[in-house]
Amino acid sequence: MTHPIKIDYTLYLVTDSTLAILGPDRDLYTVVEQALRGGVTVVQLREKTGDTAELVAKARKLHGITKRYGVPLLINDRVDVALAVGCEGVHVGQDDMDLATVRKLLGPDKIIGVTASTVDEALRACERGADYLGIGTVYATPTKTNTKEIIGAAGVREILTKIAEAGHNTQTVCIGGVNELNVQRIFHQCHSPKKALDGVAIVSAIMAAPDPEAVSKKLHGLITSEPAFAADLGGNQSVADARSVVDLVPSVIKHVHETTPLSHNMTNLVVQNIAANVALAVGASPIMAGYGEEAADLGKLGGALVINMGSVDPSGLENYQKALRAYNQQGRPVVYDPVGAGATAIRRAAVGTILSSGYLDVIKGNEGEIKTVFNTQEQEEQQRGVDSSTTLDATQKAQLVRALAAREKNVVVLTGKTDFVSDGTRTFAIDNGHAYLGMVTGTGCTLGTTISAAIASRKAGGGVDRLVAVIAAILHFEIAAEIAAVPLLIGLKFRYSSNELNQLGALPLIPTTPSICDIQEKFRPAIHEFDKVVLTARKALRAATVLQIPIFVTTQNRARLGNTVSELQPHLQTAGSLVQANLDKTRFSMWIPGISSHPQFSSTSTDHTSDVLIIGIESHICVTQTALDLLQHGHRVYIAADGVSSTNREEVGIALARMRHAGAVVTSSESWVYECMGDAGIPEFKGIVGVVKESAGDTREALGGLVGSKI
Ligand SMILES: Nc1ncnc2c1ncn2[C@@H]1O[C@H](COP(=O)(O)OP(=O)(O)OP(=O)(O)O)[C@@H](O)[C@H]1O
Ligand SMILES: Cc1ncsc1CCO
Repeated sequence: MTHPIKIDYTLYLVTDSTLAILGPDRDLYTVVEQALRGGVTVVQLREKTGDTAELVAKARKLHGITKRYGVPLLINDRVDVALAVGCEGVHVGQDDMDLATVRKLLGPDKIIGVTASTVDEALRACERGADYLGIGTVYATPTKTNTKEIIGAAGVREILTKIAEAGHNTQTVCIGGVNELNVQRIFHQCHSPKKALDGVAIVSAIMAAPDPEAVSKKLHGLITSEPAFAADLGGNQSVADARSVVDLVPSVIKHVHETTPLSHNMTNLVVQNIAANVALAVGASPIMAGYGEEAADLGKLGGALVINMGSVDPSGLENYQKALRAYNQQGRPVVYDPVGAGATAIRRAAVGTILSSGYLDVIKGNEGEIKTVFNTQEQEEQQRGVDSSTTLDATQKAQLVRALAAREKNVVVLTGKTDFVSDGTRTFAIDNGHAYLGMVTGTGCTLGTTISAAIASRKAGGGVDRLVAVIAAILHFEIAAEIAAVPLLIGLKFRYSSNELNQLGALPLIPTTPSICDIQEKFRPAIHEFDKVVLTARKALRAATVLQIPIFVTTQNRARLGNTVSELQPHLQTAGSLVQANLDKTRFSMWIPGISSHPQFSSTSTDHTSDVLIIGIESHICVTQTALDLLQHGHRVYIAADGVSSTNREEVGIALARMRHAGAVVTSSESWVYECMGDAGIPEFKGIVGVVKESAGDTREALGGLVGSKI
C-alpha cells in the first residue's frame, strides 16, 4: 500500500533527548523547532524511556509545533501514542509489532515506516504495505554500534536495486552516521540506477548541533544540490574500446605538461623525494604537504590530492581525513593509495576510516591492497571468491576492480605485471611496464602521483573522462619505465618527443645506427683479417639501407691512407642520403664536428639517446675512442665483434674487454640486424632476410676469422 499523500522525506529528523546528545541545557521542543526552521521535512519522536502518559504529553506538544510547519510527526514504535495524539504515523523496527496489525490499528491514511537492514527485510516490508523504509545502518554511530547492521553505502544500494526490481515504489531514507560531511557522498554512492533515496534520516548531527537551524539548512542545501565532486565525472569522451582510449593518451600527457597541475601529496617517508621528482617529470607541480589544515587552501589551486597511507599514524590519519573533506568540498580529485592495507589491524581500520570520510576519485593499489579495500565495509556475500584464493587470476582481478569501482562509483587500479583498471563499467588490462618496477620500492606510489597529475589536469567540461586520464597516466609511467629500463631504472624517461607521443601505445623499436670507422685502402695489408671486416661492413650497409637507418662514415687522413675501400663504395652509393656523414678526420675518434653536432646525437635537437653500432678499425684506437666518446655523451654503443679488427690480433680482445667495461655492448652483426627489425611482421623483413641469406657465407667467414678466439 502506498500512502496517498507523497511525503517529502528529504531531511528526516529523528529525535534523541538523551543527555549525551541533547545536552543538559536544551529542551527537545526548542531544538526540533529550530531544526524545522532550518528545513527539516519529517520528524520522528524517538524516546526509549518514560511512561506512556509522559510520552503522549511530549508527542502532543511536539505535534503542535510540527503542525505549524506543515511537517509530519511520526512516533517510534508506539502505535498507541500515535493514536492518542492523532499525529501522522509511526516508525516500527523489525522486532516491533507486525505490520498488518499496525495498519489495522492506524487505518489506511497514516504513515507507516519500517527499518530494513537486509534485502529480505526490505522486500517483506514493501509487500506488507510500508509507506517508506528506513534503510541502515549506513555507518556506525555512538548509538548504533551493532556491526551486523552496518551495511555501508553498498548495502543501501543493493536494497534499493532489489526493491525496484521487485516493482515496489516504496519511498526510502537511509539512516546511520549521516552528517554534513558525508551526506552528499552517501547520496551519491547509495544511488542505484534503478531507484534513488528519497532522503536521509539524521539524529545527532542535528540534535547535538550547537545551532540546529543552521545545520539543518546546510544539510538541506547539500542534499538538494549537486555535489562538487560529482561534477563532470563522465566527461564527454566516454570511449569504450582500447584503441580509442590509446588514441586519446598523447593529448592527456601533453595537457599535463601544458597545465602543470598541482599534485598535493600526503605520502610516506620512503617516496617523498622521488614522488616530487616524478611529479615534476610528468609536468606537474608537486607539494608534499601532510598537514590537513593546509588542504583548504591547497584544494583551491586546481590540483589533485594523493593520500598514500604508507607511513600511517594517528595524526596522519586525521590529516588525511581533513584534506579529503577539503578536496571533496572543492570538487577536486583525490587518489587513494592504501599502501600495506592488509598488513596490520591498524591499516585495515584506517581503510575503513578513509572510505567513510569522503569520496575517492581513484583507488590504486596492488592486489593485496585492493582486496583489502574491497573487503572493508563489505558484507559476507561479496567476500566470497575473493578471500578464497591468495592470488587472483586475470579474470578475477578484472572482476575485483570492476566490482570495487562500481561500489565506490570511481576508478580502481590494481597494479602488478599486468594492471587492471575499471570505472565499474569499462575494464581494461594494461600489459606495459618493466619487471624492474616490481623490484624498486615506491614505484606504485609514484604511479599514484602520476595519476593525480593526469586527473587534475582534465579539462572541465570538454575533457577526457577520468578513466581515460588514469589509463594515460599508467601508460605514461610504464612506457617511460620500459624505455629507461635498459640503462638504469632511476633515469625514468618522462619527456617524449612529439613523434614519440604520437606513437605511444605502439612504440617502434629505435634502430641502431651503424657507423663505419676508417675502413680504408691503406689498411688492407696491415690489419688482421681486414677482408672480414669489409664483409661485415658490407652486410651492415645493405641491412641499414633496407631498414632506412642513417649511416655515418669516416676516414682517417684520407689523402695519406686512402678512401673507404672500393668494395663498400657501391653500397654507400645505394644508401644515398641515408649516409648522413662521410667525413675525413685526424682525430682518432669519430666524435668530430659534423657527427657530434648531427641531430642524431646532439642533445639539444633530440631528447633521446641514440643507439650506435660501430664497425671498423682499429679496434683499440679509433673504434675504442669513438665508443668512449659516444658513451660519455649518453648514447648506447654496440660493437660488432665480427666487424672490428687491429693490426695485431691480440689488441682486439683487449679493446673489446675495455669497451664492454665502459658500457658498450659487444654483439655480432647478425644479432644487430635482427634487433633492428624486432619483429618478423615488419614490411622490411623479406628484404632483410634476402641480405642475411646472401651474406650467409660472409657471416660465417667473418665470425670464423675475427671472433673465434676473442670472445
Ligand atoms: N613484473 C612487472 N612487469 C611489468 N610491470 C610491473 C611489474 N611489476 C610491477 N610493475 C609495474 O610497477 C608499477 C607499480 O606496481 P606494483 O604492483 O609493484 O606496486 P606496489 O607494490 O604498490 O609498489 P610500491 O608499494 O613499492 O610503491 C605499476 O606500474 C606496475 O604495472
Ligand atoms: C617501503 C615502504 N614502507 C612504507 S611505504 C613504503 C614504500 C612502498 O610502498
